Amino acid sequence: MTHLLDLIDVKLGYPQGKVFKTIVHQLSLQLDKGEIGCLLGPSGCGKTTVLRSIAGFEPVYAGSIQLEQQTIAETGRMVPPEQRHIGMMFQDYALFPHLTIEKNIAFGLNKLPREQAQKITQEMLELIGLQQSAKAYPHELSGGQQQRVALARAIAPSPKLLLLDEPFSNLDVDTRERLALDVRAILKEKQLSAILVTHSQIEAFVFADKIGIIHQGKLEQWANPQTLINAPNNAFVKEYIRQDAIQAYQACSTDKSCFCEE
Ligand SMILES: Nc1ncnc2c1ncn2[C@@H]1O[C@H](COP(=O)(O)OP(=O)(O)OP(=O)(O)O)[C@@H](O)[C@H]1O
Repeated sequence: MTHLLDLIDVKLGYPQGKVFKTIVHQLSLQLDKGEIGCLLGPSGCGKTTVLRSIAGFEPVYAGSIQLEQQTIAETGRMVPPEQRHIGMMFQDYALFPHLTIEKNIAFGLNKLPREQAQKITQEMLELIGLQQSAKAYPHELSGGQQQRVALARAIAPSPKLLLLDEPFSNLDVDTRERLALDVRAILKEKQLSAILVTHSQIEAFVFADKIGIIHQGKLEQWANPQTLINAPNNAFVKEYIRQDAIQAYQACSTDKSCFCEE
């Protein structure tokens, strides 16, 4: 079986003066096309560093990263971020304040013929339900609406993979829950693969098809939520998964339109 994304024994870290600080050890995981993965773990465990290495902002010091069977990172070699066809969505929206919503969405489509770019922008506006706001500026929208625009901008160029770095954490609880479900539905509709980094176990368990639990730079388990609940690899995973996340998963596993109180 070939995977969309393959991380093979990846080692990540940061040079600090004359020493090298290893942050992530021998991390391996695979994501199939259309799957949504999530990296979960205590603060400082290395989630964002993994996401940044997939995006191409951090080098790998051992192992390799493959996207559609092409090596995009290995020791001493990095395909630049702009050549990876990977979309990103951050918690701070990162929209261009001086551009209208439609221009923000069209930003990554500048290499396409104008008519095609306009058609895709229109489709994206419909997908996120903001057709009426095409000519508005980011500051005129709510946080949740701005994050929808950030999603549209990230997926407009049809990336091979979307990376989401705590995209809901700046929003209030109600908006966060609704938006997380909407984003999941949009990703599934478009058959887009994604990896989410989050602090919220509930978000992870209702959003993701596969969850990776990282602890002190080690991937303790990479599995679907049901397997994590029924067959945790070790005591850390078993104790780490909270009851409310299990309940949210069980309540939502048949009906993804439900999102339970955190
Ligand atoms: N540029 C850097 N230089 C040196 N160390 C760094 C750098 N960026 C992150 N680190 C360290 O790497 C470790 C992992 O950081 P990372 O941001 O990947 O963790 P995280 O799991 O995403 O944390 P959080 O959940 O708090 O966002 C931390 O100890 C952090 O201090």
